[in-house]
Amino acid sequence: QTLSADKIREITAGVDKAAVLANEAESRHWPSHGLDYAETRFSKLDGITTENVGELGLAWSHGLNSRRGVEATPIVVDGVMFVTASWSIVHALDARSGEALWVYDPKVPRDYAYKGCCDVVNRGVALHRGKVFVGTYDGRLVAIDAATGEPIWEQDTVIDRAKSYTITGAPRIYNGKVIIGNGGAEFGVRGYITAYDAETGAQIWRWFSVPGDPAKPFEDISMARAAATWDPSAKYWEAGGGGTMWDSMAFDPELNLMYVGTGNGSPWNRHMRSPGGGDNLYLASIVALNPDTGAYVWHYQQTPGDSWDYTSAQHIILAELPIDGRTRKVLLHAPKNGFFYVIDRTNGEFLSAEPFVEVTWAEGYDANGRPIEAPGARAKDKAWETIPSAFGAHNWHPMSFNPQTGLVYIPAQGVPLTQQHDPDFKLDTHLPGRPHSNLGWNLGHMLNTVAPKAKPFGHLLAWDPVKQEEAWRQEYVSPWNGGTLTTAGNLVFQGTADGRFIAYDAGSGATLWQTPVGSGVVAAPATYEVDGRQYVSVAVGWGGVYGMLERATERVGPGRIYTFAVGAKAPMPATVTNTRTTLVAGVTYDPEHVTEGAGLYVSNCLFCHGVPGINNGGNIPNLAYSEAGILTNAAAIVFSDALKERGMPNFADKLSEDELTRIIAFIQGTADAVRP
Ligand SMILES: O=C(O)c1cc(C(=O)O)c2c(n1)C(=O)C(=O)c1cc(C(=O)O)[nH]c1-2
Ligand SMILES: [Ca+2]
Repeated sequence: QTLSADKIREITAGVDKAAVLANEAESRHWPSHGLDYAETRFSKLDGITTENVGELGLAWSHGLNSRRGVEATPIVVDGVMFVTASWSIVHALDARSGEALWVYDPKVPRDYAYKGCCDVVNRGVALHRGKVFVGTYDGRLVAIDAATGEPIWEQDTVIDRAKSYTITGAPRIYNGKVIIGNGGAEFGVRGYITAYDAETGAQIWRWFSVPGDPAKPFEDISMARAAATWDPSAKYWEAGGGGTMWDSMAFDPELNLMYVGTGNGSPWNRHMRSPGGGDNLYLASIVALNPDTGAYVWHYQQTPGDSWDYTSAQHIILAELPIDGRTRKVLLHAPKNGFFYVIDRTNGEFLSAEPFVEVTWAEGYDANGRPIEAPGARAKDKAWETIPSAFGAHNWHPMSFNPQTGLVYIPAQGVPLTQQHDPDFKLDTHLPGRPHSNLGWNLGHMLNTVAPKAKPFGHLLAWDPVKQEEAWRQEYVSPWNGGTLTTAGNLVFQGTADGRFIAYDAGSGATLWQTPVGSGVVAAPATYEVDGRQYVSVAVGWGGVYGMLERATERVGPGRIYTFAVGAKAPMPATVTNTRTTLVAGVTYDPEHVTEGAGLYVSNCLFCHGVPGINNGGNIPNLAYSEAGILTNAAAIVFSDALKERGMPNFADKLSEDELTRIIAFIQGTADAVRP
């Protein structure tokens, strides 16, 4: 039966702080992004177990009309589901049948894609007292009527429209406030996080993560302290500084503290940003804030003076763990830099950090919680192969913590990247579209300045946070696998880059069930109960920053949400196969243009189209697999609005015809070089 607007209104009106807390007893619903305020993604439902998981079948699937990355965790309450797809579009569905209730499209201008680093993705909505909240890729926060999909209020979160601010993260609701940060630290921005009144949309507080122009008054005492850790000689505030809080938050209602992970430096290269060194607070840190006032309470910096895009914006989990003979309230974190951290969340005290993948930038942490950096890792005079790379040992893909096994399930990976100091980089020429954008590094992933020591890999890692060691792992053919879910049925669920959805035994790691799902998976699953039956849903759609560049499956279906239940028998939808598999040939070019074309390609094309000729492309065409005619007539696309609706900007004011000729030489030249 279709859910009426009145029924949806009645169901969603009851979702508030008390309801989210009450849900912790049984996890019948999935009312907030990480399931609970602690963001454990551990469901107490045990209708699906290691015994019956083999009988899982498709209950329903629903197309999301989305050709780019789908990163959202669905929110589900009493059979009403809200999930987002690319371009921040919200879908309301009946979780019993998959039937569409409404669709809300915030109409993000499609050429805004060029202002973001990492695909036009969205990680989901928040729900509170009859309203659904979504952050849009172009930086707005919108409150929508949960019953009808009509917008109620909208706020522009962007402080400076000349800069490249985006939103990809899911808002969180703490104490009746909608809290959202922004992305953009690859393009020169200053990070901040803002709280709005859920009812009215009025702004309540804003906390900046890095200092602004020291000639102006500091916003608060935390900024005065931070400024002392930056060298002002390069005028970091003009480049922005970075520290964007683009994804993770968690909330401890007893301590009344919220936690947020801050991002990388902007530009990446500290030699450029703060030439005299310094920790550059509060980059790459966990920060505790008062959720009612935004006041800074404590911080722990994981990567002092970040120079590697080692954002700490990855998923935060709160747990109680026995440490040295007593139970402590801890915060668990596995950020990009490859170390697994256990921190006392009452005061920020460092408890431990151990590498969970191969790490080259640091040898470990001292007793005070400071990393012991590897000599040469800052690549001043010599290129450095950094592992993990900017793709992260673990990126935004949520992990989960099962208190029954005591294990954290991490979508882990190793993707090397060579960074080389770029002496020609100038802060005042760091605008998007300039060579090397706002990074300040030559990136050898692209230019192959140093041969990689390691091949990219991905695995599901079951990590014991008390012993700080691996319990088990499952290897994958590719990095960039989906987020995880764990349940009281002793299960772990994960989608993979090669297009499967898998259930494992949470204790042993044995594979118990799997199904193909038509596309690579990056999002995390959710589970919930409707009419006494447990369902597991996962939104599928290959994408995100690595997903734009490379793919591990020939299946390229559009975004879709799948819902599984024991004994369900709906037929799986048809899949789509990638047909772009032939390297381009026959485009004439001047070989002298190839090297220059490479630099232009990196700063203008790489972030979306990937490395020509590698792995035949992700969810955006790899241009080395084009028809020759596309390259010879490229000007008709590049200097027009022809593909604007798909996110390809008009480059008329960004590139000259001569520059385009060089880019095409690079694409055809690379295709010729990699052809077997
Ligand atoms: O520095 C930033 O502001 C920022 C923002 C985002 C984002 O908003 O998606 C990503 C990153 N950085 C980033 O470094 C990164 O690896 C990344 C991956 C993804 C993704 O959705 O796949 N987003 C982002
Ligand atoms: Ca970043």
